[in-house]
Amino acid sequence: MAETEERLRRTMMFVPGNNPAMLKDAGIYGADSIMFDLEDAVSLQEKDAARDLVYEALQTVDYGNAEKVVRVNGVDTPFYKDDVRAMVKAGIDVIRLPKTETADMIKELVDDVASAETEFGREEGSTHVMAAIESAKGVVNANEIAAASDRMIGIALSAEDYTTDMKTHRYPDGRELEYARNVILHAARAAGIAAFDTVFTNLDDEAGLIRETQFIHQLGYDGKSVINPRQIAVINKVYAPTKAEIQTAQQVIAAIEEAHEKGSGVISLNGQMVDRPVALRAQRVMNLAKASHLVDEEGNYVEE
Ligand SMILES: CC(=O)SCCNC(=O)CCNC(=O)[C@H](O)C(C)(C)COP(=O)(O)OP(=O)(O)OC[C@H]1O[C@@H](n2cnc3c(N)ncnc32)[C@H](O)[C@@H]1OP(=O)(O)O
Ligand SMILES: O=C([O-])CC(=O)C(=O)O
Ligand SMILES: [Mg+2]
Repeated sequence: MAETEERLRRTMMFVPGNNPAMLKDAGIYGADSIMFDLEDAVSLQEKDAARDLVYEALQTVDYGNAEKVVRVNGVDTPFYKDDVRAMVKAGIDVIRLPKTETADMIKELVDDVASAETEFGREEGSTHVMAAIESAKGVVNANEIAAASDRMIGIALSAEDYTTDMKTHRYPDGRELEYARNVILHAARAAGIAAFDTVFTNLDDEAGLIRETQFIHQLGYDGKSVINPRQIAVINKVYAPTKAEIQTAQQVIAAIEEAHEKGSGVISLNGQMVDRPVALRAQRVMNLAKASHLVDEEGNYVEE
């Protein structure tokens, strides 16, 4: 996909599927993706009711341009098949499979999604999937999981379950997640799909959320899973380019266009070499600037 057409996924917000008020208002907070949860936010007694509620919300609530994702129950649960059928019937954009440990789990999901698309007359291939990696086995198999299907749009680290599996817990400096974060990011990039960092669960520690987001942004992650609307603006701010970055990106794009007109792929800008990777990075900065409403349609900087 061309860099300019890339969908931004800075924030993917969990919305408990059994909470009608949250389901109704989930679209108003500006999350790039809204993730209806049928898994761990919903107790066993409420699984069927939550599925019905989310189905109903998808028919009646306007979620605007947000991507609609559902976290179904895992493939080894009694709820999984009904979850997948109902969500495909409802026209969900993406199904997120929790606790993914092998590429075969994704292949099973994709087969079930394809059958449901046929059963409910939905366009073949219109339902995308993604994997949450929540265990050592999932991390070890991340490359195969990421490349398991052309329906895959991304893989996510799920650090609450992952640290439990690793017999540790989450620390403020996040060093226990170093290996998994790097493996998951590389697996995603090698497969050409998105990489999502895990939730930050201390809602009162805004400085901690900023630190963690700056770190995963620096690594190259597309965004984070979030649990609360308050976290959206904080994360978007970290992802928003500065005025200087936007101006440099505009100069880079103009310089590379000038180079192309002269039949060259490389040009000098203020003593710096500009070529294709530099131009692609500049295009991504402009993409983020537009999403952050920092430039208008013509690309002019909008003062806050
Ligand atoms: C390890 C895992 O699996 S994580 C994924 C599973 N967990 C979840 O899905 C939890 C999602 N988050 C939540 O349920 C809540 O944010 C909590 C329980 C953590 C905190 O709840 P609160 O203390 O009520 O949050 P807060 O006071 O900030 O809520 C402000 C408003 O945002 C709404 N809101 C809070 N979280 C969400 C959410 N995730 N989705 C939609 N709306 C939300 C509240 O309903 C409230 O709306 P109101 O002002 O109209 O009453
Ligand atoms: O996907 C996430 O970040 C939330 C989750 O299930 C976990 O951390 O285990
Ligand atoms: Mg989990």
